[in-house]
Amino acid sequence: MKLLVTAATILEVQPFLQFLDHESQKVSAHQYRLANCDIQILIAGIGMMHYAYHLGRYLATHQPDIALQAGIAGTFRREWPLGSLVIVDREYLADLGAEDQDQFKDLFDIHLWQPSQPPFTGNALVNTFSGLPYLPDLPKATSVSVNMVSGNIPTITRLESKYMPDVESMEGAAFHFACLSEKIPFLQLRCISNYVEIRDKSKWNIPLAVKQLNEELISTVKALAGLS
Ligand SMILES: O=C(O)c1cccc(C(=O)CC[C@H]2O[C@@H](n3cnc4c(=O)[nH]cnc43)[C@H](O)[C@@H]2O)c1
Repeated sequence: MKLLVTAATILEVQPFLQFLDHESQKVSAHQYRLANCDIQILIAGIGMMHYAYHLGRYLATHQPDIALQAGIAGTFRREWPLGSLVIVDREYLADLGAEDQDQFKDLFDIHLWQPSQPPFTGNALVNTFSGLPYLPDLPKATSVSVNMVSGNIPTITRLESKYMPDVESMEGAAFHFACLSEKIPFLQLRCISNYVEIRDKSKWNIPLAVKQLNEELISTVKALAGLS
């Protein structure tokens, strides 16, 4: 099985790379062999532009059987502790559109995109998880992808009322769009590093989120490789 593991930054998957260095055969700088799995690592960069370019360039010459995106995220859900894990099943592009006085209109609202034009389901990029031989037992989450991390009350309120999101990232929609377009079974795994709130970086817990994310990533990849 050919498995693509992709992340925005190397920081987010460093413990997973250390696991591969110890437990698998290193084939080349970004390629490993673990049991029945060829694992390719793609660090695609922060934000949708970098992610779409690097992932699109990769998929032009490779056909993975499964693609996995691992990353940290902010959450709108105050009841979720930092370090919680989710699988994103629904992605919205939440800051691509037009301002109209104090209103934000996305590309569906202004009729530049049509609902359910491929690969969208309605206005969302939805993962049905079909074709995946293994699905971790984790809560499913709705996500918004943004170019600017949300950090003021009007923006947060607008996102909550328009999309009812659980989490926010800067790359998820690019990943869903590419995998749906190429018909590659995929999984977006996110761990909560912060609440979506008025910006205060001292409240983020990136080390905890990276630790939890990588423990789950290792067990998911082991399950896909037939090791558990
Ligand atoms: O220092 C900063 O201002 C800063 C702002 C955003 C992200 C970072 C990172 O170091 C993490 C990069 C990565 O994390 C995802 N992420 C995490 N929390 C959020 C969020 O609340 N809203 C959007 N994205 C978030 C994102 O996918 C980035 O790739 C530092």
